[in-house]
Amino acid sequence: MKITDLKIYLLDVPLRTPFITALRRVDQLTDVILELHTDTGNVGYGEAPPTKAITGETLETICADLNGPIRSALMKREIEDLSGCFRALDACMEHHTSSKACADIALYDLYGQLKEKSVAEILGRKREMLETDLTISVNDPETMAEDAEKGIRRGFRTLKVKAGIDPELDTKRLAAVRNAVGSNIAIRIDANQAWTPEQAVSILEEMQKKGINLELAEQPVKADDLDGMAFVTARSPIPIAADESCFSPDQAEYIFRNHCADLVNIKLMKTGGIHHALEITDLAEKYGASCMLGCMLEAKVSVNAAVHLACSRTCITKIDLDGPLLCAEDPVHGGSVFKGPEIYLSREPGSGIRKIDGLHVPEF
Ligand SMILES: C[C@H](N)C(=O)N[C@@H](CCC(=O)O)C(=O)O
Ligand SMILES: [Mg+2]
Repeated sequence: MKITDLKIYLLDVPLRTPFITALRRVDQLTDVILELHTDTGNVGYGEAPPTKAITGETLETICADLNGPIRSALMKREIEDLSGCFRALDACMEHHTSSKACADIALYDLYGQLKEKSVAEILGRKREMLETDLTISVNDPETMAEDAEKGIRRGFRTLKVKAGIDPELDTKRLAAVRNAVGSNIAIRIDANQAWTPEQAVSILEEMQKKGINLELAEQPVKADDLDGMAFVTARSPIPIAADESCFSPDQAEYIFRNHCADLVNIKLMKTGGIHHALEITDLAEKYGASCMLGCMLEAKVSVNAAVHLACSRTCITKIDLDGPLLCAEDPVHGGSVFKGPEIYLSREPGSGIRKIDGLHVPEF
């Protein structure tokens, strides 16, 4: 099975509510979709969201990467030689992790089709069902409490609550959410880099004193402030997860070795795909750490790839794969099935994605 063409499209999906974090606001999801075509007629699907605030990438850069260096690296390559494909992909440019993830996901899809096994089976499937959290955007405390109640009515038992815009309001926000959902719901907080290290410790202590009872706090301080992360981790009353601070296996190893965080949030869009995400899970196993598997604001193609990975590694104990659940529609046919907080893994060969409605060709 040989790669004969790369076709690049955009996918627009309306959101249930605007997605608001300390880093950005998004009113509609628009992602890049890659179709990898082969001489056997098989097609592999990939997806990449433009998360400029985190990876530096835009729709334009992702399309240019796929049309330029990634096309040159992958054209005419044999899918049987999957590691050769990854070497070519890694060597074709520095950084640009979402573009590379998009290609990596499509390559795994094709490799599974070639071997007539699901991606999870190829990776060593350990389970077939996951339970994800649901993200609550930053807003005023009343709106966040209402959104949290709606999430609980949809069956979610874990909420990931965004914080960090006007940090002085954060304790009120989290108290309102806790009050609305009661004590049986797990609450994670994600400040998306908004706090200083001292502020993070004092906010988290205050929240715990008020009985908000958080499960963990994600990325309290700036991504490149690993000393600050270590400062917070050493003093925080709850576990700290590194998200924007952890893209590569090298960064993960530094974080584990120096205890800059208690766990890392792996996202395919930061690692450059499944093949590097696996290196981080190997390191987590070496250091006896656990991982969260997260996503950006993504539709079901790339989140489905993350589901295959999460079902294959037991060190992944926390699931934040709610991208498709934040969307008002699902234009992606096949792949994992999302039912409330439960995600059921596809057993079809490859990733299981069959068709995507509403794709359009980029005009740039
Ligand atoms: C969507 C997911 N639950 C999430 O919150 N992901 C990111 C933010 C991604 C984005 O801005 O697209 C996170 O910080 O964990
Ligand atoms: Mg995060």
